Amino acid sequence: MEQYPKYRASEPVAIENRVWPTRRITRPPAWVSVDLRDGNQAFARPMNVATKIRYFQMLTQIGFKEIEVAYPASSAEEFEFVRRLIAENLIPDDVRISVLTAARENLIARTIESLQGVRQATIHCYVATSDLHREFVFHKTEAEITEMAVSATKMIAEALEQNGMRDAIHYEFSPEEFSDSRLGFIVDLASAVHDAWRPNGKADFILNLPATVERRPPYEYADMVEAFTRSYPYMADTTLSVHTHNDQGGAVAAAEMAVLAGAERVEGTLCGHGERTGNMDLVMFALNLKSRGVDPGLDFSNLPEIVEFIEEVSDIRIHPRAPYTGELVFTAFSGTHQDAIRKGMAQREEISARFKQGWKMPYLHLDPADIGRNYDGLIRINSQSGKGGIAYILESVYGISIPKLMQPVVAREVQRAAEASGNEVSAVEIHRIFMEKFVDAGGKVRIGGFRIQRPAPTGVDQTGVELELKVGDSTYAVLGTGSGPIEAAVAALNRCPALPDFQVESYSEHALGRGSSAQAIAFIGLKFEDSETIVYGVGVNANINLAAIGAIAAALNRR
Ligand SMILES: CC(=O)SCCNC(=O)CCNC(=O)[C@H](O)C(C)(C)COP(=O)(O)OP(=O)(O)OC[C@H]1O[C@@H](n2cnc3c(N)ncnc32)[C@H](O)[C@@H]1OP(=O)(O)O
Ligand SMILES: CC(C)C(=O)C(=O)O
Repeated sequence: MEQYPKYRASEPVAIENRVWPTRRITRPPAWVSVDLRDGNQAFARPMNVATKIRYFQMLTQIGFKEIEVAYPASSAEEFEFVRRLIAENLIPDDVRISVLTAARENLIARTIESLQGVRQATIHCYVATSDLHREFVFHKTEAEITEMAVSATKMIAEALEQNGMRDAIHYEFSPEEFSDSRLGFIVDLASAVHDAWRPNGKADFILNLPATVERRPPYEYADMVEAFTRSYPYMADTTLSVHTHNDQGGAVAAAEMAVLAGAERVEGTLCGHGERTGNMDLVMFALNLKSRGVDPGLDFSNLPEIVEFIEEVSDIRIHPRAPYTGELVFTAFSGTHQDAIRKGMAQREEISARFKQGWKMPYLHLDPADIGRNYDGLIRINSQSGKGGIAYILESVYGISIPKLMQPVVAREVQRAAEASGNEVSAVEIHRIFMEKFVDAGGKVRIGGFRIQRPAPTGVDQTGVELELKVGDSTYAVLGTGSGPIEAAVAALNRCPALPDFQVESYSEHALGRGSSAQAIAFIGLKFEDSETIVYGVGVNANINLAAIGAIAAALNRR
């Protein structure tokens, strides 16, 4: 046998002066959820009727107006589901369900039977049109495939007519593997199907152009869609729809580009469930639009709940980095990202004013709050993290604002713990390290008593402080004066013969918590005569003076 290369690039579509790349999406396409059909057919354990009803209700709450609900002729359960939706009046007035069938008489009859009594619905019929399918699956010529599609369409139209259902039911046709089919053939076949259906308006006839398997890049798919719109003569009474799969990871891109190329309606599933690598992810497309200022008309403000439900019913965990739906998509572990997010979050209003938009943030293209996420997980700490991230955690979770110059010192202690464990360091652990290393620093200096003398022996505008302290096993009583209690305490400690001389390089304090249980936290940086290094200590106490003295003692112990 002749040797061929194993793979070949798809044949690009001949198109000149394409316009789709110059367009922008300024309003959402009509969204169609095929979760309950294409998504469901790809689950190892398809959903049962009760679960499908819950899923359907969730889809309507999100705002879907078109929902493909089943392949009713495939199983008793699928049939029953459609019957229950109709019989139990579960379909909101403004929602149109659709059902799928192959172009086979027995399947069509059963499909129509499933829709008895429905207020409005779409019957969706498909026939594969690629040379691959045509020659090796169906063993049919193009004319025979066209005949198959046309006769199925007529069969459906006639059966609906006979059952008095023609006005309630619209028609969707999909040339399966459109993106691997010969364009001229699809135009002719689609025209013939259109003529067989004889639509009474745009909403009555949907032509869906599937990339059943993603065999060509998204831009070639868009070229195909635009080229199709140029040669297909019935655009005026046809709703052009697309349905993309994700075999090369480009399903969302392909659908977006196809919308630029003329598609008005897109089919997909939440979280992209579906055959093989899945269908086009509706959450992704819709929220991409939102992030560009286009209201998608779908409500994902409780996305975590939606994801939890989908994980439960599909028994498939969402990848933590899946756009929008993943647990980690708003989390930064790395230092420079954390630093920028922290600074950005602190200057939200200034950024808004500068860029004239409500949300623009380093490393976060969408406000997590818009999809039901909070800011707690924005920054998480491991050995790749920096001082900014650690300061953010202590501030956002514990209300502790570490002074800027002290941040690298705190970060070094946390970094040591992260390197030792090789793991993420939780907020609780960061707080524990901070308290252990900077507040309860241990060591030989213990303040036993503190008394303020006012006025001080040295003058009325001075404060005196008497301190009792232990240094190792020895006890000292020292007196110092200064312009305030902290200066006086420093002077007193500098008189203690067991302690080295030091001076205060930096001092700050703030309240910790609110109301009657509020405490003060004091941060001090000490410089000792024998070193250039600043040693930091922190004190926490309901009394601000004791917090400051505690901070000095902690720094002395950390030396
Ligand atoms: C791209 C898509 O996702 S299309 C939707 C796919 N979804 C499903 O298939 C889920 C539901 N399907 C089913 O339950 C079953 O396949 C049924 C009930 C529809 C049919 O079952 P069976 O009669 O056992 O046939 P089977 O599943 O093996 O399908 C293969 C037959 O369908 C034919 N076929 C495939 N596509 C079509 C079509 N669009 N129109 C008509 N016939 C078709 C094949 O040529 C083959 O025919 P053959 O038996 O004459 O060789
Ligand atoms: C039935 C069609 C639309 C389909 O699911 C596909 O081609 O992927």
